[in-house]
Amino acid sequence: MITLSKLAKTFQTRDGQVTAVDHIDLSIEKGEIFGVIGYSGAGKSTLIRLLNMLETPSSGQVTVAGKNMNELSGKGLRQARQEIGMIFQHFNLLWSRTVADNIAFPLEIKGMPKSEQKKRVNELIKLVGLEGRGGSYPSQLSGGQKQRVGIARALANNPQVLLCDEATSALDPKTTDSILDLLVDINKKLNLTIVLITHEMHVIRKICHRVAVMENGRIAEQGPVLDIFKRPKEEMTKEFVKQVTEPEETEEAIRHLFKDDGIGRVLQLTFTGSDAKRSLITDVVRKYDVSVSILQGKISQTQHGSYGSLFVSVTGDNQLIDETIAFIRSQQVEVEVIHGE
Ligand SMILES: Nc1ncnc2c1ncn2[C@@H]1O[C@H](COP(=O)(O)OP(=O)(O)OP(=O)(O)O)[C@@H](O)[C@H]1O
Repeated sequence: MITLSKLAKTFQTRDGQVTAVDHIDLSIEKGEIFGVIGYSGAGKSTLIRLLNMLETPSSGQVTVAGKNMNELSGKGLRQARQEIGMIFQHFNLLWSRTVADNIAFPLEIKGMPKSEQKKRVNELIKLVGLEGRGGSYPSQLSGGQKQRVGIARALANNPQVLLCDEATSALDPKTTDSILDLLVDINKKLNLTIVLITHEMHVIRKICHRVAVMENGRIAEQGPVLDIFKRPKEEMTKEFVKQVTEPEETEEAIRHLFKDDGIGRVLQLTFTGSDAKRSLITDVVRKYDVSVSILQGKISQTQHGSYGSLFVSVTGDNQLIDETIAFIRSQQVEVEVIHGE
């Protein structure tokens, strides 16, 4: 659905050139929810704005729904953009228009007759769960409701692609989850391709099928979400994964808990859903003469199954602990020693 080829964007500033997007190659499939995560300044906003030509590329190519976006201008570009809806962090609604009139705005521009507009607006209001609020003004809505208006407006022209620019960053965690659930629902109902940018791994974990980690205008790492959680390769990816598994907090808690005693080696075991059903810990203590204490465990759901993180402390003979770790690894469970030799 979307192909980027050697895509680059350089800005001229008073302080010299800034390369926001640095020769990115990327392919996004139809019906996929694709997330791009990165810290502030990584180039995410520029990248997403290049997809609908809100930014003009310095070099490289953007193809969306079979159209080479670089070659279009005027009417051709306007038509191609109808295949691409976009939602924003601060909603970008028209404050003097009602909810229904905000949603109707792109239909008006397209020249759709009033009666058809009304019908379509009612369908969209239902789709995003805003029944009964069509006559309200944006200022009378909660943040989550405002974003629902943004989503309805973005979908008015039946686009094939929805771009989400930090769409939940201004919302509280509960509202964030309800908007993310809505995006998954729409993705399934309409087979809509969704590209989102975020700095929150929670968003990636909850709704994305694949993720790209962006740093200094480049993609540092990409892959299916479950694989990235299980086996992050780059340091930056590990940092983002930690946002969800919270080992820093765990480490601190463990240090307090075992202040005076020998703590042994603390391991973080990471496994995917199917591995979780096995009796791994039982197997370990039957096989090796070591003690295992469970410190913390968590299972998280992704769009392609669950993955778990378990923190255990293992005490006993050093050689036996080494063998225990090798055994756990042989069971397709990732092991990171987070404390002890
Ligand atoms: N219009 C512009 N003119 C000059 N430099 C720009 C412009 N837009 C972005 N940049 C620069 O490009 C780099 C990437 O910015 P961008 O906004 O794409 O990153 P980001 O990952 O989206 O960060 P944030 O989440 O903070 O917006 C930054 O160094 C930024 O200063």
